[in-house]
Amino acid sequence: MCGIVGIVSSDLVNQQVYDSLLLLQHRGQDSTGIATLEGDFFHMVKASGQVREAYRTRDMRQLLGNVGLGHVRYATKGDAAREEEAQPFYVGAPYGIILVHNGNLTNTRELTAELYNVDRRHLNTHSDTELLLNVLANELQTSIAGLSLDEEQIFEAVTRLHERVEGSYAAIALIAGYGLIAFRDPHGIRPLVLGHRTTDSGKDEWVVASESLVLESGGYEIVRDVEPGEAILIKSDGTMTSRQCVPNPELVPCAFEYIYLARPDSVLSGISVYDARLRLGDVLAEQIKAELPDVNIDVVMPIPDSGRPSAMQLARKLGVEYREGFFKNRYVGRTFIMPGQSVRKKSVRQKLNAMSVEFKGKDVLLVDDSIVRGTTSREIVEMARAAGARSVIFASAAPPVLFPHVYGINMPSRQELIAHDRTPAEIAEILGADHLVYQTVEGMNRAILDGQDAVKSLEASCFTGEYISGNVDEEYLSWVEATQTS
Ligand SMILES: O=P(O)(O)OC[C@H]1O[C@H](OP(=O)(O)OP(=O)(O)O)[C@H](O)[C@@H]1O
Ligand SMILES: NC(=O)CC[C@H](N)C(=O)O
Ligand SMILES: [Mg+2]
Repeated sequence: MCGIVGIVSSDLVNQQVYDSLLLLQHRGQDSTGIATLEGDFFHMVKASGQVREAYRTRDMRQLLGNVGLGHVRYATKGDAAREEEAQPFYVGAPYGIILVHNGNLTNTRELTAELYNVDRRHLNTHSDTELLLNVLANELQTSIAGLSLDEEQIFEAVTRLHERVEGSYAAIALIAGYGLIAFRDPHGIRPLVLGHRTTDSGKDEWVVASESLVLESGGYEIVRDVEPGEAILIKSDGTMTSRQCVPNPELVPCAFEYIYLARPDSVLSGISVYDARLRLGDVLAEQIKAELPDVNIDVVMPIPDSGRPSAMQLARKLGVEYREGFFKNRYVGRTFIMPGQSVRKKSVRQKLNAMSVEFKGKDVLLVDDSIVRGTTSREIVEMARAAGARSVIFASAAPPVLFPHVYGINMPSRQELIAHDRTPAEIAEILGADHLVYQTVEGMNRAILDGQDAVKSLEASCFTGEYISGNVDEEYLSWVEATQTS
């Protein structure tokens, strides 16, 4: 996943975009970029690493204009380390467009060939975002008749983009001389929320962002989620219009947002991430009671940070004491979204430390939100034992991750997934745990979807192997495995 934000303000927008990116940092740590639109001119700054280190005062001073967008990247296509692939991406025609994207396209081979063979467009990187931008630019070019751009032409272009592009995309673009546009793929796999506020002088200001916490923090009213397949157009003067651009949109948001990616204080598609994690803990407690009826548990412990809400609720449901046995170094970021396995492994040790006083002589149940490569859980079980635990039981609030994720999370290969081709007993042995309990897929769906009917089903292909875009088959998965590094 990545984090994206776009703002149409009545005043300078640079600081607001920066502040929003800080709030989205948990969605991507590889690189970041901000672009602003000042009349007909763009300003753009991109850099490797995290938001706090990336921008200098002189960068901020140059980002003039009242319309802007920003991005934090967690690479899923191309190379995390290449600055050329940091977003936003820019094309000079038509008009000048700058775009940011959260998601992952699954027909990149076809698009690359078409853009060269048919549309005669040059691509300078392996990023799927560059493809998305060029499809948008090409379709806009086809739509425009005279010199100026109108809304009808933009809606037509987004409609044709949806016909050409497969996979997941929540995108925001600036068009020179016009303003901001935002659109979401026909399944709404990745999140995008619309917010609005009115200034004291009665002017409209708008924001679109990956997560609702950005809106709340900026004092915006949450208007609604951008609908799957919908395009939202906001002119530089604050006038907004929207249209559904696909005939049969169907909201199928990514389950992993609720399990791990999003911040707990966000609400996505009307579902509170925090509540979903509490309910995952509730349902997991039932599973533990059923699978381990005679196993003693003295204490329940979360794996910080994302395991906390589920562990808390699970402890309550089991009637067992909840203790924090791992201390987290606040200066180390999220390990799962770091590029490269050796960095991830080393960072788990730097990030978490076991406090013996909580472990000595106890039967400990450790709860995490998910087990993907097993990097965290393997280290954690070892630490718990070294700290004196009598036995270690491990529980995952997500089901076993068995298949690659091709919609915006960088787990391209089956071989790296600890659960692939292994039974829970075999996985427990690798982790060094006495017992291992997983959430079921049914339990996950029940927990996340409970109490609402706006979302009927979740994009959960990494647990089920059922991919929503028709072009993801064995041949495609093998190609991704062979070409994408994690
Ligand atoms: O099995 P793995 O491949 O290790 O992946 C899963 C782990 O990675 C994530 O933690 P991360 O450190 O990224 O972030 P967090 O602080 O939000 O828990 C997640 O919460 C699990 O702990
Ligand atoms: N996680 C994402 O949303 C990544 C966006 C895009 N696929 C990239 O690699 O830059
Ligand atoms: Mg974690």
